[in-house]
Amino acid sequence: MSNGVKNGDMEAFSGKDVSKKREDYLNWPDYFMAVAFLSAMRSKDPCSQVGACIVNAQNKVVGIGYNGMPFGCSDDDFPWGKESDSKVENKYFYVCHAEMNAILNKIVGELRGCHIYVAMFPCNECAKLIIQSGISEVYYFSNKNWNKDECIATRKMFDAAGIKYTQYIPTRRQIVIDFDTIDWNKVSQAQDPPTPKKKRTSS
Ligand SMILES: Nc1ccn([C@H]2C[C@H](O)[C@@H](COP(=O)(O)O)O2)c(=O)n1
Ligand SMILES: [Zn+2]
Repeated sequence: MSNGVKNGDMEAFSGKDVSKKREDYLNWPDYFMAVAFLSAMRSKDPCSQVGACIVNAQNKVVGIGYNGMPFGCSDDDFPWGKESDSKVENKYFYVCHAEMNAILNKIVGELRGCHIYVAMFPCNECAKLIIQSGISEVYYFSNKNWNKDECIATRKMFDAAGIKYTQYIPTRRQIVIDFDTIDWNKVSQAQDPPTPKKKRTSS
């Protein structure tokens, strides 16, 4: 070929040069925010699904969480509403926030110097956990609660404690995982599709 690319390095039909590094791979911050949002998809909260992803200085994910009921508190029995006159009938007293779960789910001894990517700006309770855990930077996607008292308190604490907080909007408008378009399971000879794994029953 005239462009110096050997025939063997061009993937059949697609015209893709498979001898070169991909250029359109996910950058780290988009990846971490996407992990937070993927985790949020596990949430049972009908109004706001929030996810959080903690990463260390080596860009390793060391904690992931989403908003949900505490262990032992069935998300079929505890309330998901927020309109009841009785506070004990609303979700807020019970739900563990995404940041709290990500911190408690950590897979390393300590989180000093780690960064957290979270779908929503942290409330004051999570702000305290973030500060006490040693996390030094917060990247949030939504600021919809920015003017609520709890977020004003969060900013006061973050400013005092020297925690950097930055809104992070991923550089891509969409990150799609479409299993229908992934055809790695196609082999040259016809083969039965893999048997689906047994569904886990826990929440
Ligand atoms: N930074 C945040 C903010 C909120 N959450 C959780 C707490 C609730 O489950 C839900 C908010 O419910 P809404 O008032 O929008 O009905 O999101 C969180 O985990 N982290
Ligand atoms: Zn919170």
